[in-house]
Amino acid sequence: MTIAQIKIHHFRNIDFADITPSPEFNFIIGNNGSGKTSFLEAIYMLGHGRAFRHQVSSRIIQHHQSELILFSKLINANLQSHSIGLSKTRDGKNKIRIDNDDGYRLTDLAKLLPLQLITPEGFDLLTGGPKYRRAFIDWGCFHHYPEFIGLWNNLRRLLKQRNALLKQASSYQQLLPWDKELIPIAHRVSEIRADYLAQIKPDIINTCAEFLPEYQLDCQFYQGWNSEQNYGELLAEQFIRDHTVNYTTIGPHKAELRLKVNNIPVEDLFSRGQLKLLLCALRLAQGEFYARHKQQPCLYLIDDFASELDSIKRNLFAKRLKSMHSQVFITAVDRAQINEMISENDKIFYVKSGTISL
Ligand SMILES: Nc1ncnc2c1ncn2[C@@H]1O[C@H](COP(=O)(O)OP(=O)(O)OP(=O)(O)O)[C@@H](O)[C@H]1O
Repeated sequence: MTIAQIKIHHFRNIDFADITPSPEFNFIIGNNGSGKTSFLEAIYMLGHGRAFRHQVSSRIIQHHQSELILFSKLINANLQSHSIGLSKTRDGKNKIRIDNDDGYRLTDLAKLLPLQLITPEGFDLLTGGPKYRRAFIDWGCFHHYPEFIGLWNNLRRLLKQRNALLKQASSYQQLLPWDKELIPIAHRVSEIRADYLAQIKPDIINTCAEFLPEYQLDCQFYQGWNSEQNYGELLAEQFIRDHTVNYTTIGPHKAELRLKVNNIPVEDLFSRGQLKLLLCALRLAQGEFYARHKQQPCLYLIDDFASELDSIKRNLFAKRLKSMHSQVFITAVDRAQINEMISENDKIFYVKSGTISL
């Protein structure tokens, strides 16, 4: 899927923009605070219903405006087009339109606009808590296994109810009706995650070997409880502890993807530049896997690309993105940082005080 047109109204310092991007690389150049990241955030928001740096919608809506509006025309690999629109008001209400119809949900947008994001905040994938790596796995599960989102929503609902019940329960028996529903869903969610990771693992290992040839990455999936033990029996065994903390301490919501080299977690071993390379390699592997299975690439949003990467690695990354035929949006403060990556069909946009022009 590529963005053929995007219109942005009242998004941070962008009052209005109407952009026709290149289906290949788009470079967004401007000084600090000019609005480059805001432009990427607007695209991200169209695919996720939220910005990647800001959770509070009132902070994304332009000062003195009551709502932000985003609109985009998308074209897929079969040249079918879709129009998508999203508006957000200060009280956090989203309105989604797809092909001029209301009543869609954020997951419908996410399916239409698969995005990979590489930003300075994206280091959380490697240095933050397990939830960031679960989000990485679940991105793939969401796009490749249609049943996953329904299972995940049920799992979340059940865990919420179970945790609320844990506070009052005096014996494990009271939790049994919930666990009867929870256990098969937990197993299926874990099976899907394990299957996705088993399939994508060769891509991850090979891409990492190309970006960091001196290291051999090991990536292990932990499903959230000991796989040699019965989940139902473990839930029963954990009752006293879970009751004390009012929280279900084992399950798919505790899953983790452990990334190590020579048994050392990558965040303890790698330099910042190496972490960025690994981040790029993981996102690239995931995007390439998606493109291969869906016969169309996903979009890449890359903020502050030049920082921490040397020009050899920048070019390697750009070459892989180009061979995937992805539409890419890259920000930079200086044209010199991206000069060597520019090809014939690429576009360069300049951003000045929220105004975006060619
Ligand atoms: N709600 C808002 N309304 C208007 N302007 C805003 C709002 N929120 C933030 N801004 C301003 O938007 C500007 C653009 O920020 P943005 O993060 O997009 O800049 P940038 O070009 O990516 O900068 P850098 O290169 O420093 O990362 C900032 O100057 C900020 O003060």
